[in-house]
Amino acid sequence: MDTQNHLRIGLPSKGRLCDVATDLLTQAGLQFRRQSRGLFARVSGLPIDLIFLRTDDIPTLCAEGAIDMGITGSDLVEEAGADIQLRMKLGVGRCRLAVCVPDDSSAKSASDLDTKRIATSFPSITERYLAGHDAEAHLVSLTGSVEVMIQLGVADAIVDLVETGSTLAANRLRILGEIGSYETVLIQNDHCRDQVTADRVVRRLEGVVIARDYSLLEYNIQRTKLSEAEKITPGFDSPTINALEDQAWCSVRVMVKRKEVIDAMEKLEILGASAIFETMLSNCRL
Ligand SMILES: Nc1ncnc2c1ncn2[C@@H]1O[C@H](COP(=O)(O)OP(=O)(O)OP(=O)(O)O)[C@@H](O)[C@H]1O
Ligand SMILES: O=P(O)(O)OC[C@H]1O[C@H](OP(=O)(O)OP(=O)(O)O)[C@H](O)[C@@H]1O
Ligand SMILES: [Mg+2]
Repeated sequence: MDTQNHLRIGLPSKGRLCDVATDLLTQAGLQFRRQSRGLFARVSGLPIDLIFLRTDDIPTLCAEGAIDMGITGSDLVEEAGADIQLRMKLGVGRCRLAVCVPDDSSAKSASDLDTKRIATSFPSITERYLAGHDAEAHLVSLTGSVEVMIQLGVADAIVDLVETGSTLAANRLRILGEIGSYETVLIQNDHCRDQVTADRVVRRLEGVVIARDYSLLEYNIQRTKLSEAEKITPGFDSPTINALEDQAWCSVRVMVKRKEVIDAMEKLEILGASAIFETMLSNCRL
């Protein structure tokens, strides 16, 4: 089989995004077997090859054309300054990049960091951010464990990712300024080997990402209360209404954001709805 024209997708070979990416593709129906420590896998039944790479190399390798698409962090795309298209936000791996100082630091804003030392894995973003705050600092570029660098005497401040804030708290640091919000993304370059297959991958992943975010809610409601009910559950496009034997009532099927389902069920029950069911979705096409 000629595989020269196969679409190449770069996936994180290890780390927190490795399972995230593998789960998403599997749920989207891409079947593959990665051998232990293998850096390459073929997708069965589709002209796609998966290449397992370092998460932070994926933006550059995509821009260079070594891979056509990739799953990585949008923070790493920005840091690499890679000339690629953002095809999709994947709804996972949400985090912020922040400049942080010791809890007891007297610094009030980023401009107070002028002439200081800053440890970070994001030197380009940091430099741009400081320039926007009229500050110039000595940057210490590292690949991890950045939060410990102040204690080690390497830096006066750090720029690193924050999710829950527990690493900052454990190291007695506080946020001085937020630089940006990021998440896991699907990227693509402009000279893709197989655009038709790339678009197919995007559609499949959209089905999974939307399904993860929404539930299907079904309930019965009196017709006179339908417009009130529709205000509670407006739906993705609009709800599907079906007649019931009792003509005063109808049944409603509607997509509801998963995190709003409980609240919506409560409100519908108060309105007089009955037989309210939530169904989790694993995939959809809208
Ligand atoms: N605490 C976090 N919460 C959510 N997303 C994160 C967090 N830390 C990192 N990320 C996202 O995951 C991407 C990969 O993280 P990172 O480069 O730190 O790899 P890792 O999986 O933690 O492995 P390692 O740090 O051991 O190299 C980041 O670029 C960012 O988009
Ligand atoms: O706000 P939190 O929920 O504590 O998450 C933030 C931490 O997570 C990441 O570290 P990671 O676990 O990847 O370790 P690393 O420093 O070795 O990259 C990031 O670099 C922060 O250190
Ligand atoms: Mg990390």
